[in-house]
Amino acid sequence: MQQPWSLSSSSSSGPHGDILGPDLPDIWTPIATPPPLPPLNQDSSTKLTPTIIDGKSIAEEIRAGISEEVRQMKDAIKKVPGLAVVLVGQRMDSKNYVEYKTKACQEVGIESLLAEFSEDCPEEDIVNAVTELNRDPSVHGILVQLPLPKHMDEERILSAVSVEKDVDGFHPSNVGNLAVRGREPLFVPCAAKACIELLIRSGVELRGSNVAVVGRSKVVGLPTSLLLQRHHATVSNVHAFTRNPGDITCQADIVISAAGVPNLVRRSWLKRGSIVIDFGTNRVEDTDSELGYCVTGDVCYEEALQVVSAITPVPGGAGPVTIAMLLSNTLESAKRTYGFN
Ligand SMILES: Nc1nc(=O)c2c([nH]1)NC[C@@H]1CN(c3ccc(C(=O)N[C@@H](CCC(=O)O)C(=O)O)cc3)C=[N+]21
Repeated sequence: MQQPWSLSSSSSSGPHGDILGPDLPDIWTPIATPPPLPPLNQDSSTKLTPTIIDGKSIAEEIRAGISEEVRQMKDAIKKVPGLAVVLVGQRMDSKNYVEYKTKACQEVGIESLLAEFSEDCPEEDIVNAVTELNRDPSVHGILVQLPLPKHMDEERILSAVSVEKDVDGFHPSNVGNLAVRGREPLFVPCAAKACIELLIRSGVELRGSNVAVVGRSKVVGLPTSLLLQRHHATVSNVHAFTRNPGDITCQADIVISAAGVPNLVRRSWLKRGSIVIDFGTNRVEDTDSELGYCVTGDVCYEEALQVVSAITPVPGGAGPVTIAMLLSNTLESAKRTYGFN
């Protein structure tokens, strides 16, 4: 007889039956032009002057440190760190991000290598290329630019990257070790590291603070939630299925947004005096701009400025620091390989 608690084995899901829950995509409902808000009734004596967290110059500082370490390594052992980027398909945004990454490598003296594949190439070719890069001693970091074309098995390709070269920190073993206190992942995802770096450099106390993370992606939301917990923050993670996410975010001391939806985070979602880190990099049509688009975050920036105590702008906030962390992971990997300290 079927026990009420026994797992159904008839479902199409794997060996765990339904226990892992269905894999549903996070689809947020975007608001193109947010309706205007009534003016805030705060008198000028209580008016906040928010700090604009300058990610661009923080990233420059971090790169300067990395540059120096790369030079020392080169002088001492005649080796430099190497990063391989795997790019599949022709997405313009991906091509741009990869370009930022290779340019940043060049700036600090990290060797970079680009492996490009067409959208319709066999998945096998990518797995084989990754396997070769795993064996290449001049490569210390391998990054598979996401998203991959829909028809490809992302998990298979990401799992092919050697744990020792997984500078994105997306390998199951690195994600798993990040999730459990006391375990040490070889690499922590760049965005999560960038988030902590931005907050600590801004003098924010994480221990015991209430943080709301908007989004649960592998690249930003999930690893950032995990890393914040390791810093003893109380983390609430809201996502596309959360009812009234604003009711949760408006209680947070710190809001981290990584939903990929312009204007998602409104003034009403934010507590007065809160701190906002915006990982959104959304391209929105802008006929006034030469490119025909402009880049905006997930947060209604002008609205947020009326209530927050500190915020990262987009561009020039979390993005450049995330890229600096990729360089840092690549350097750490090379140092580990050569036992160089
Ligand atoms: N395997 C993998 N690893 C990643 O780290 C990864 C990825 N796939 N896929 C896509 C996302 C996105 N991402 C960005 C990093 C920096 C900026 C950045 O520096 N943006 C600039 C300018 C933005 C612009 O003008 O386009 C800024 O915010 O100032 C943007 C986006 C990394 N990602």
